[in-house]
Amino acid sequence: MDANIVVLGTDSVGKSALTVRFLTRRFIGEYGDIETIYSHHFSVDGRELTLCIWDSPYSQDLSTSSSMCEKRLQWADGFVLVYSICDRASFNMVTRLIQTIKTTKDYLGLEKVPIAIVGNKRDLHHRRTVLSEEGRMLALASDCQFYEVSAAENYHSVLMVFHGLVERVRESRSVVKKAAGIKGIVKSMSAVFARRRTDSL
Ligand SMILES: Nc1nc2c(ncn2[C@@H]2O[C@H](COP(=O)(O)OP(=O)(O)OP(=O)(O)O)[C@@H](O)[C@H]2O)c(=O)[nH]1
Repeated sequence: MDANIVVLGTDSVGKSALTVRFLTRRFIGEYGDIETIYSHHFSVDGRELTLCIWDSPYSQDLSTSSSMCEKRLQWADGFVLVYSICDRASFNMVTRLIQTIKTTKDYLGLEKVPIAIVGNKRDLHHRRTVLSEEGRMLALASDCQFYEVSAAENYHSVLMVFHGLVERVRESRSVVKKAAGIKGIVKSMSAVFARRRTDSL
């Protein structure tokens, strides 16, 4: 299975730290401002996967320009929306990004896209300004997954984010396939009945 994942959030919330931690298991501390699409092969439960992860530095346009969002939506099978638990504005931006993604998706007539909301920098809990409950409530209200992680201190929590999202992508693909299958059956049955009706005339 192949899946494309877009990582978004305001500046310095740890988008690159999360991505690099998942890809290399390492936290290197400082990351450049380069827009990158990484490709990563791995296996989960005996299944081979290729993930392409689009990590882009924060841009003001993201929450306002629909063309920025359209480009990513057309490419993405899933989103990781990151905020820092120490930065209220970054959490507010995640709320706005969910709205922009949903509106743009409806406008383009695309299927529902899985989203993981990630509160990063859990190791800095003494500087916390966003409660876990707020993240959890936002996820519940917007039908997203929710995680609190520390890219700096915990590889496993980061792994769970990407594995969880891949699982949701897989599920949403099988729902689309099933719906297409049912549509196909209904179509062929209608064709048979229509033929019978014309035969009997
Ligand atoms: N304490 C702590 N610091 C972190 C964590 N994750 C990232 N950082 C630090 O936060 C800073 C920003 O991390 P980046 O990964 O560059 O953030 P970004 O969201 O990619 O930032 P932009 O590229 O500017 O959009 C760096 O100094 C990281 O070392 C974390 O879990 N805990």
